[in-house]
Amino acid sequence: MDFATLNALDYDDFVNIFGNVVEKCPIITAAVWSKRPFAGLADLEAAIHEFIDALPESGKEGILRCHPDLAGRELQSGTLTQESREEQARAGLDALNSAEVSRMTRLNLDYKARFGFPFVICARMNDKATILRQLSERVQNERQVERARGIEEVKRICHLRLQGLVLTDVPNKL
Ligand SMILES: NC(=O)N[C@H]1NC(=O)NC1=O
Repeated sequence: MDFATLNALDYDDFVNIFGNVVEKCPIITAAVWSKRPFAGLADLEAAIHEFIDALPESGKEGILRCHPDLAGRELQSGTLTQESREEQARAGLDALNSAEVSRMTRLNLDYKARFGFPFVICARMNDKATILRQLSERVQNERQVERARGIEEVKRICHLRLQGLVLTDVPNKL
């Protein structure tokens, strides 16, 4: 999609197409619509970052809490968003054996019990081995370090989702 088209979208279409660049947080997309026109992808991304960075710490934790667990219940029940399903599959998380699922479930639970938000990592930049390693290492961090780390990963996920929507000719949701 070229940026002239993107900048001409009304907010319904804009949110319809870009509403899940941050998982289950269409409010972010709806807010940055007011910042049009965007000069390009980096400019749109910067507007999203500015919104996220201006949130109080509770808001950042809220964004993390909108993310499904990796290899969790929603993957098993087929209720993930399309984006998340594709990302988790890309990292091989839909093909774990039962021992790996148990390990991931245990680590996810420990992480959530410690921080009160789920472990978030850009699945497309990792595989099951690096995800399991990161999960067991990051659970030892301080809460504010981990909150910031989770938000960095949200931005990575968002970057790849935006690229997928803007830089390809895949038919969009219009
Ligand atoms: N928990 C978590 O990291 N979830 C996500 N990561 C990713 O790449 N897609 C997601 O939904």
